[in-house]
Amino acid sequence: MSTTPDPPAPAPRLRQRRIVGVSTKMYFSAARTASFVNALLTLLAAPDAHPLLDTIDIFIVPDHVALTAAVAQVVAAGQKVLVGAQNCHAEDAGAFTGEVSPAVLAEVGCALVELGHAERRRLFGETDASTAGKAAAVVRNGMVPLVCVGEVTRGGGVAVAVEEVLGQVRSVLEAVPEDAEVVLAYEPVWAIGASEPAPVGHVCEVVRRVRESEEVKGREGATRIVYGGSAGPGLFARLGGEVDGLFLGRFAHDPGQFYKTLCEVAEAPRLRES
Ligand SMILES: O=C[C@H](O)COP(=O)(O)O
Repeated sequence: MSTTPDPPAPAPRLRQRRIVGVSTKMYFSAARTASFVNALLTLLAAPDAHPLLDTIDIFIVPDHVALTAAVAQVVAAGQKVLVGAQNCHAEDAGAFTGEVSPAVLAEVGCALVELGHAERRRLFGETDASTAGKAAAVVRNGMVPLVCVGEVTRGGGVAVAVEEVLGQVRSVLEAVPEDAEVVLAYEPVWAIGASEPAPVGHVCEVVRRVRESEEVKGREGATRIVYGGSAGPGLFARLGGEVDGLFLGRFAHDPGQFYKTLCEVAEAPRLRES
């Protein structure tokens, strides 16, 4: 009879580090962005700041003009807050008047670039293909693409939403290296700029199916999925740990509300993957 002990069961893998951020879209003046960043950094540095905030990634996405000042504020404060851009061009340099180079964004300390937001798709004609090209450029320049995906129409149900979202996800993931880190922001278009977020059950089921999809599951690179669309304080706990964080807009444009949401995400119980 063999005395060889059974190999120990693999330790349950902790879910990825949570990530929470806010976009100011085009709502803020430069002065308001500076004041917002200053207030946030003050809250994060306070002696009574939530001790678990170190366990999450925090980012802010100001407009392009305010971005370098925001980076300077973060660096001066010595805080680990990531600064992102709201868009970029797919080429690093050239005759593209009015566009923003991903190489320059990286040069000035930008850490991630938001791509394919519903407003860019609807108002500026961006497509899955153009978003994919930009994602490749962002990765090539050492930054993380924060790719917005989401179904346009409400009422189609989970299966329809997943199909639409996976098409958007697939084109981006095919354009970046297998080991590239990517953050997907699931933002149902109909829930953006609304009075309340999409129903929790819908969000959880769509995110769960996207996470379990062939496109995402087998990837070598970290692929975090956050929720955005009228998100604010009180939402994350209701999502039951199904998402890796939140991408906020209007309901976090007050630094106190953003900080409150950060604390909620940091202290929510950690689920483990089976
Ligand atoms: O960029 C953020 C999302 O589009 C959500 O914006 P919102 O919370 O103002 O709807």
